[in-house]
Amino acid sequence: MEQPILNVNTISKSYKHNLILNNISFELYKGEIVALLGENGAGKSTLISIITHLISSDNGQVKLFGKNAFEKSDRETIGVMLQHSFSLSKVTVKESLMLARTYYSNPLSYEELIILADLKEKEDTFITTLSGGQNRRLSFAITMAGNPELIFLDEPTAGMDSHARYHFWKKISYYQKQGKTFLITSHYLEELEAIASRLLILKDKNLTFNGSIEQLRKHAGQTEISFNSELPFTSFKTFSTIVSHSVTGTRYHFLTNDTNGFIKELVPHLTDVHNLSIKPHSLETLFNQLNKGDN
Ligand SMILES: Nc1ncnc2c1ncn2[C@@H]1O[C@H](COP(=O)(O)OP(=O)(O)OP(=O)(O)O)[C@@H](O)[C@H]1O
Repeated sequence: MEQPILNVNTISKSYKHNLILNNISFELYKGEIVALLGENGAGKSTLISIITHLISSDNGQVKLFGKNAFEKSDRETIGVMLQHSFSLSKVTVKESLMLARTYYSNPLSYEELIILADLKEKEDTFITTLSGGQNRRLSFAITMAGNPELIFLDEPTAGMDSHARYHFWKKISYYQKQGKTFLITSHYLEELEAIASRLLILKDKNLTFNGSIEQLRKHAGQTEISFNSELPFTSFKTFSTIVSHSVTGTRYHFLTNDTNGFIKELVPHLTDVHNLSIKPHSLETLFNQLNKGDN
């Protein structure tokens, strides 16, 4: 059986007796893109910092590439992009990428990195004058400078416009096809829904979900059915197939695990139902539902 490239085993962490992470365990396999989700303050950045040996945990072990000890050479095989971009004054985009390359024995070429950052026209610009989104793109290129195998990205697309985000995810997909592995936190859940093969959800200090989006859908309700109707909610509330519901004006939204069963129950009312929409439950809605604890 394939060996994981990362084992996180019963990691716990407190800050000043305040427990942040409780017995977190999971594995990553080569070529996966895994999304790490959780509300603000859930402990995502703390977990990434522990895995990448930037801070220590109180309990548990992290095994990278099958080894318990974190060795100097592991700096070559992992890439870490933290939330806060760095800013050295009087250093240009080109100089920062060239500098990053010098830390590694087998770096990506400068040409690949400047294309990755999409900053060719800005290569002689001081990095302190870059916009927030441009700075994130530069940080990503610096993260990839050493041609790492396993990459941790903490809110990588924060501040990027939609065009930059689109190209960013295309690049992630390109590197995944080369066998690279990613653990990514983001608040743009819809984007991760399209690209992540697996989700990890941190809630109330614990890892409450570790599985595919399809498994999450089964866990939390599969389909979202919405329509407009002048009928009162009492006309629908007895449906046995409803998992949860909400109403905005005259538009009803229902979640169900049994789409066919719901439609059968809706048939007697169809003449009073308009603009019917049936779609898979989005990750965003599932995630909010799970975080509210009403799944
Ligand atoms: N050095 C520290 N000292 C004390 N508390 C800390 C420290 N670092 C983080 N925390 C606290 O630990 C908790 C988890 O923080 P963390 O940054 O890991 O969350 P997060 O899930 O990454 O949040 P966000 O989505 O907002 O980035 C927060 O309550 C934070 O205030």
